[in-house]
Amino acid sequence: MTSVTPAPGTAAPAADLSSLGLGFASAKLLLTALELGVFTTLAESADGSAEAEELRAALGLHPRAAADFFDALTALGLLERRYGRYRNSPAAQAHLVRGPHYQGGFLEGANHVLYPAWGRLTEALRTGRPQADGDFEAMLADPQARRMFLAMQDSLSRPLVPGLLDALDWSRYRTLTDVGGARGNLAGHLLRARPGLRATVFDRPQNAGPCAEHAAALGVGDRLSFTGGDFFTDPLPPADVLVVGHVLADFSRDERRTLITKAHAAVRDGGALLVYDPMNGDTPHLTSLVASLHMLVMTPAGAGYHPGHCTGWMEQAGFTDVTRHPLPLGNTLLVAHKPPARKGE
Ligand SMILES: C[S@@+](CC[C@H](N)C(=O)[O-])C[C@H]1O[C@@H](n2cnc3c(N)ncnc32)[C@H](O)[C@@H]1O
Repeated sequence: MTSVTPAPGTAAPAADLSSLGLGFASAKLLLTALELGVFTTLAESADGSAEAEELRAALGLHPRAAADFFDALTALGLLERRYGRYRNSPAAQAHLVRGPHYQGGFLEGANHVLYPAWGRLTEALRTGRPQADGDFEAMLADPQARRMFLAMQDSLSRPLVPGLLDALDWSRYRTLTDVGGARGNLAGHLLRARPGLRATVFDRPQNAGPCAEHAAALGVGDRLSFTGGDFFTDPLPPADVLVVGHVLADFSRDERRTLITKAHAAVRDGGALLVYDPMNGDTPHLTSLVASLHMLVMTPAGAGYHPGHCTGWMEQAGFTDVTRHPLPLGNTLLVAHKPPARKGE
């Protein structure tokens, strides 16, 4: 059995326990600042700075605690205050101002969806039931909520692209299907790096429009198509390479095995299946375990899984030569190969 006891000397000293327990306050300060657009408002103000009263008025805040809020953001290193004027810290200016380099998409979604659900973690642990407000279908039907969801997925998949490019000899392949590929962010970035490749994104039909728009914005609209459907009931579009990323952890063990078996049918002989998720290996890894608990509070049966178990499901489906590759943000990539057809088959 895997030990989850921290190594000697790594447990939090008693004095740090209060900070650990109140960590939600720091998180909520950042999430609320993003929701209110604090960093974008400051970036757009004259010379990139504002007095407390100007900033308060621009954000439409009540006077009672606005200055405390701005000073708390300063104490967190997100703002700087000089001569009574606030400006973004270099990190906030680089990553938290809305625009091409914005990294707040996932956090805005987390504020909206994960934060309330984590507030009911005790209930989730007692009952095993998800705690999200609303369900996935309702979210897909609401254009604003869907946009937020897609932006969250983009910010989680974009950092993984270099790892996927390195893990496979892409020059051997011409076609790709990204199963549950959302609006095609990962597929689009792979196509940009591999001009000889064409891709199909398979996802719920509601994501067709956003995918076409995103593919055009990435400059790959002529090589990226979209097929709408349900990956449990519809056949998957065949391709040399199938990607199933940030999907299997949303579902039960049996559903994961079903999808891997369906992927095997769709991968062409000699092709490959790429699966990535924040998997839980033998060493407890907080990022992966938190992602697994996101699945607890958000989905009926999802959870993190061990890369060794997934390797077994792939081999049972008929894949061989499964290799394991660490990816950023606590993710693991498994690359599995479908043997070439033997002569006469
Ligand atoms: C967590 S997102 C992962 C998106 C993308 N693969 C990535 O790595 O960013 C899961 C995706 O699976 C899609 N999905 C969920 N259930 C589905 C189903 N039954 N059939 C097709 N797509 C589905 C969702 O719409 C969503 O885009």
